Amino acid sequence: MSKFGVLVMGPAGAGKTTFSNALIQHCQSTRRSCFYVNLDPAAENFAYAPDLDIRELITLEDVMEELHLGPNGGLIYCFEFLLQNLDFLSEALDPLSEEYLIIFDMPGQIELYTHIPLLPSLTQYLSRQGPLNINLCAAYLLESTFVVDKAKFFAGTLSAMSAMLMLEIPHVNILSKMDQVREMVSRRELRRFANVDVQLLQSDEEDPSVSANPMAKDALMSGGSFKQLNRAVAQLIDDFSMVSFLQLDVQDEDSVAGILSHIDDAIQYHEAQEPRDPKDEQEVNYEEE
Ligand SMILES: Nc1nc2c(ncn2[C@@H]2O[C@H](COP(=O)(O)OP(=O)(O)OP(=O)(O)O)[C@@H](O)[C@H]2O)c(=O)[nH]1
Repeated sequence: MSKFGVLVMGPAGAGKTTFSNALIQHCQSTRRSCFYVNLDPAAENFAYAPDLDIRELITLEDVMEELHLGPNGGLIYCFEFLLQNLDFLSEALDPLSEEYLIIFDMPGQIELYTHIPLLPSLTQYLSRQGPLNINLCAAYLLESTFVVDKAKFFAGTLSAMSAMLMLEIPHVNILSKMDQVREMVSRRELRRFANVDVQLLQSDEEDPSVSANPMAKDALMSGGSFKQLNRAVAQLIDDFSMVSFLQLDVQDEDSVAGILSHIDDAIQYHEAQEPRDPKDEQEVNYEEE
C-alpha cells in the first residue's frame, strides 16, 4: 500500500482551490486524514491554510521582480526551481502515513499542462514510479459554463486530453460549477457534454456562439476551413474515445464524495493493470502448472 494523492488541475479560475477545499471538508467530516499542498506560487487567499506551500520555497512575485520575467515565464522558472529542490516536497510528504489523501492544488496556466514537460517530471517523482511512491490521480477541472460555447468546450476538452496523454497517470475530468448551468441547459443536453458527444460540435451551424463570431460564421457560410477544422477536432476526440466528465457541485457533499470515490476507483483500476511483481508471476505460473 502507499499514500493517495490528487493533482487538482485545470485552467485559471476553473475552481481548483474551491474543489480542494471541498475535498478537505469532506475528509474532515469522514475522518479521513488529508494533507493540503499548494503548488501555485502566485496563490493569494486560502480558506484552509496549506500544510505545505510552494511560496515558502519561491513566489511568482519575487521571480517576476528579480528576474524581470512575465507571469508565464515566471511560473515556468518557479517549477524548474521546484524540480531542482525536490527535497522540499519529500521532507514533508515522505513521513506521512499510508492513510493520507494528499491534495495538490496546481496553478491555472494552461501551458503547464500542454506545452512543457515539467509536470510529467514532477508527477514521475511523486508517483509510484518515483521515490515518493504516491498513488496519484489527476483531477482535471473545466468550467461547466463552457457548454454554452461549444468551441470553448471542445478546446477545453482537447486540453484535458492533452494533460491525460502527457501525464500517464489515472485521470478524471470534472465539469465544475454545475450550479451555474443547471438553469441554462437541460439534464439531457448536459449528459451529451459530460459524455463528450462530438455530434455537438458538428451541429455548430445553429450555435449562437458561432453566429456571434463573424469570422467563424463567414467560414461556415463559405463551407470553409472552420467546418473542416471542427470535423477534424471531433474525429480526433472520437478516435481517442477517452474523455468524459464527472459533474461537480461543491455545495453538495454527495457530489464531492462521488467524485472522490471515482478517484479512488481510478487509482485502484490503474494499480490492478500494473505489471505484477516478478515474484508474484512465478507464484501464479507455479499454481497454473
Ligand atoms: N458558483 C460557483 N462558483 C464557484 C465554484 N467553484 C469556484 N467558484 C468561483 O470561481 C472563482 C474561481 O475559483 P477558484 O477555486 O479560485 O479557481 P482556481 O481554479 O483555483 O483559480 P486559479 O488558482 O486562479 O487558477 C471564485 O470566485 C470561486 O468563488 C462553484 O462550484 N460554483
